[in-house]
Amino acid sequence: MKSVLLVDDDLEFSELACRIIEYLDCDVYCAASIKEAQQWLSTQTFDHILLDFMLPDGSGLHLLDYIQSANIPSSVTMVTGHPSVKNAIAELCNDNVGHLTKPIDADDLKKILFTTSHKTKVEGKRDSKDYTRHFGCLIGESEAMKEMYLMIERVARTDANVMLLGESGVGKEMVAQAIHNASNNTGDRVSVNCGAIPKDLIGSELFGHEKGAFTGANAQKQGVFELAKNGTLFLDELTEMPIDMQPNLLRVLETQTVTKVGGTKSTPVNCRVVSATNRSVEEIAQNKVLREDIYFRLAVFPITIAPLRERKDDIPLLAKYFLNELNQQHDTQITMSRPDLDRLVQHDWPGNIRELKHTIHRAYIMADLRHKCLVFPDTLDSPFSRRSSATTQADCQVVQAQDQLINKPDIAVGTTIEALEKELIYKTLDSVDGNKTNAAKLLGISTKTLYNRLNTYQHSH
Ligand SMILES: Nc1ncnc2c1ncn2[C@@H]1O[C@H](COP(=O)(O)OP(=O)(O)OP(=O)(O)O)[C@@H](O)[C@H]1O
Repeated sequence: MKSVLLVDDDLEFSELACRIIEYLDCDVYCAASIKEAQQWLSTQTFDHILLDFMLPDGSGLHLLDYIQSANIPSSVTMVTGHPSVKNAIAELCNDNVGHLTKPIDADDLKKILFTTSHKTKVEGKRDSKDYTRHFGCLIGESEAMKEMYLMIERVARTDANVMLLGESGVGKEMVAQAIHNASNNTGDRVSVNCGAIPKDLIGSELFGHEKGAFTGANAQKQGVFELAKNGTLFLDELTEMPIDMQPNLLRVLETQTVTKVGGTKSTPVNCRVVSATNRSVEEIAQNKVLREDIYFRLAVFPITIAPLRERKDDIPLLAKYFLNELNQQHDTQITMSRPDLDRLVQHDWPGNIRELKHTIHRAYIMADLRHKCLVFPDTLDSPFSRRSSATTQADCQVVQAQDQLINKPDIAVGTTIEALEKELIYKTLDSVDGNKTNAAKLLGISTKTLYNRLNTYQHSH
């Protein structure tokens, strides 16, 4: 006899579902919250778990994450009654997790519980492909990611505004999606790129407009705050919104209402704002790119996402994940060699996960079809590698020195490599006030080599 755990706080639905499940000759156990479900799961195994999306103590996705992380070998089906989350759930559910929409009938349940289809099978924490999608979208098991998952889980339960800080390509938009997935919000996630809103359309974009409010306003339009009602508004590139446009945003945040351009009726705002920026908090404060009052309203809960070079443990996992996605899309079985994987781990990835994803894609396009393996270019460096690894001020200075030298228009044809090298060494030394240890580090040579070179130059005088 199959055993089923039904996790749902809707008593009426649970009662009906239990009757059908029993009629189908299965044992059924009920839990009305994540906590109760975890108690059952700690003492018993189930063939199947039917999981409601919205539970009183969090999203069903939390429990899904727990089931996968704890390696619980049950089939899982997400159940939702809310039409607005139906599509989102369908998207989140993959080969390993099934989904059902309420109202359900005996045939639906029979199909779900007795089908041999792999659609509803969760193969433990890590499926055969070796990764777990946290909150339905995030890949990564490094300490930095685990800490962030905890923050996402905690903040998702509240309605606090979140500010995501991190370099380009670290996954800020993905984390915004994860917060939305993990919350109990029933509305949509709406994104807006703050750096790309034309100045004369800022009001219309944020608050919406009434028909005829201005030339070209041929129909009524909802603003992003209204579109994100009961959901999440993702303000990408927040600090790129010109300072003179920011009072518009402040007005909504202060009054918690919006009035359409050309309208008179104000509508209450009811959404969580998740904002993102590539700039550091220090830079935001120093360069005054964001009004302080907006910062404090939006950065109630700031989350800094670590660059990929600081969580190298995630590189193999992400690389395999991106390769798997491509293999699945194109029905291929391309693999990656161990040395290539090691090279990926050693690289610094200044463009972070986006750059890694594109590198895998490129290597997939170039794949050797006879040996079924990825083909990577000789160097993984992008034009941005050198610059972005220059993190300290001294690094920047030496890059400038090197740039000046490299772009120097008056390098005479026939200038020797030795002469150029000498000039580069002296310029680098100048840029770090003669500190030989720093200069050697920046030049990528040992201090001993630097002393040797300087000695040679002195003796050649
Ligand atoms: N943890 C992750 N797991 C899987 N894919 C990820 C993860 N983080 C990022 N990605 C992928 O990497 C790419 C870049 O992510 P995203 O657009 O979220 O970065 P971002 O920080 O918002 O970048 P930008 O600041 O340039 O807008 C996307 O294709 C995204 O799907």
